[in-house]
Amino acid sequence: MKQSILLVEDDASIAIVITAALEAEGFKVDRCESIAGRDRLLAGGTYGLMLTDVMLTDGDGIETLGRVRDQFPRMAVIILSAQNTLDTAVRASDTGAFEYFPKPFDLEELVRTVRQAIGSAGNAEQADEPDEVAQGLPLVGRSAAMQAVYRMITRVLRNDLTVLILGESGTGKELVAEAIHQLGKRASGPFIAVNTAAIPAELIESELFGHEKGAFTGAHARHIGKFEQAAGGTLFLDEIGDMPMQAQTRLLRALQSGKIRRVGGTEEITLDCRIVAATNRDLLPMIASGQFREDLYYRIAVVPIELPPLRERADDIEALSRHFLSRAAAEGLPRRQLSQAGAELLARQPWRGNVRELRNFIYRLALLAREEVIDAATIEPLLSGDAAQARAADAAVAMPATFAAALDAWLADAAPPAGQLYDSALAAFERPLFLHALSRTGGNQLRAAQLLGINRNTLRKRLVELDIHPEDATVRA
Ligand SMILES: Nc1ncnc2c1ncn2[C@@H]1O[C@H](COP(=O)(O)OP(=O)(O)OP(=O)(O)O)[C@@H](O)[C@H]1O
Repeated sequence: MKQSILLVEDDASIAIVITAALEAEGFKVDRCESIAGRDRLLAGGTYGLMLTDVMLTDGDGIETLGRVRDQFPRMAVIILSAQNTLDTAVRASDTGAFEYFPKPFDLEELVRTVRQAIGSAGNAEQADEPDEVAQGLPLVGRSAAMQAVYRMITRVLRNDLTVLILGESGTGKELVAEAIHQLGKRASGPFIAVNTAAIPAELIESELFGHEKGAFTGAHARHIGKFEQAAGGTLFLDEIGDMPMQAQTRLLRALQSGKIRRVGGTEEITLDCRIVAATNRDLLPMIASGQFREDLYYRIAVVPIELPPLRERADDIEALSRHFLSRAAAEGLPRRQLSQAGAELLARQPWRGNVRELRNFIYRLALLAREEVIDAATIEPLLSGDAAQARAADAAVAMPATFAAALDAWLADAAPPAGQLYDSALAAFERPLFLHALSRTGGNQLRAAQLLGINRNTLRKRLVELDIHPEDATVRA
């Protein structure tokens, strides 16, 4: 007897294509366009599988799916969606749907999946009900590349498999790690992030595994390491490619045995955390040259998730830019829109620093643009390398708009060299402050010093060092 499939799809052209493909495979296909139609057909027929769109003529197909699954627990469900967000992917997986297909999809792959799903329907273990209703995370982007990432994320939410996130700096690896944590079954536990590259080699073992009092000189008290801190939650090991060899060996041993011992301790502590690791390094050549342990690689790369560089998903740049503009506004920067030409110009840039660079650039734009709708003409000059200096100065002048955000944008942009961070930041901060004081006092240094509450000679000295001329300040005012 022919297996029956219920297709709930309000887009006639998609429905025709899917129906033809499935009928060619020998399935019988019944179609409807709405939730009401679906419920009617389900009540009167026996379906081995339902393929359903999300946005239907009378509502959201996912919202009512729980009820359908309760009534027909043996029917496989595949969700098709044009809402290609992580939120939809997660909501789909929370319903226990067999698969989630973002549109546009590959028809052959869909047919293959239908065959598998029908094969497994009925004897498939019922998916657990989600502990919590998954909330959408701020992972923006609907490009095919990001959808592949979302699908991988949904596959690891109900298990504790070790995930290795790969991608250039600034592609969103930490955000993906957080998404895995927050949407997964360990969400109520802690999310502990460790940047293994930032910890001195001699401290890394103590940081990860903890130490007992007196384990080494300076170990005045027992220290609980990150593995223990992450108990019940997720341990995010960032920059794992930069981990020293000795620590790699200890990490491997811990992962293999599922147990750790604090440095200088004898007690064995059982691991109780999901491990998510990330690196922007290409680990395979590092394995070949002996810098990274091959056995550790296979331990952590159980589920690799690759985040492509932003230039390979230019489709996402507009959505990301608009997202960051509204985030900037929420953080107190002027509310700005982006013109279509502006969005197109941004989408053509290489963004070597990936999403992080785009984010910082957008914050700077929000800070500096004078017009409500930012156009290509405003963006263009800010893109050129020569303008970096001017941008930093401008950003500093505009700093009082929102200190934290402005400082962030300025730091990313001016990138002061290590060791000069404090002096550079102070100079950038003092300049607009002194200019303001001087303009308020008509260039009178004594009164400006009084207004600022600093010594007159200190002010004079700093004005010389910063090359600020009091008479310029009055012109500005
Ligand atoms: N898809 C995205 N949607 C929204 N924001 C994003 C996205 N990807 C990255 N971001 C933002 O870009 C910035 C950089 O992301 P993140 O720190 O996760 O990158 P990373 O790959 O871990 O970088 P690194 O390798 O340098 O540690 C963060 O502010 C993050 O919130």
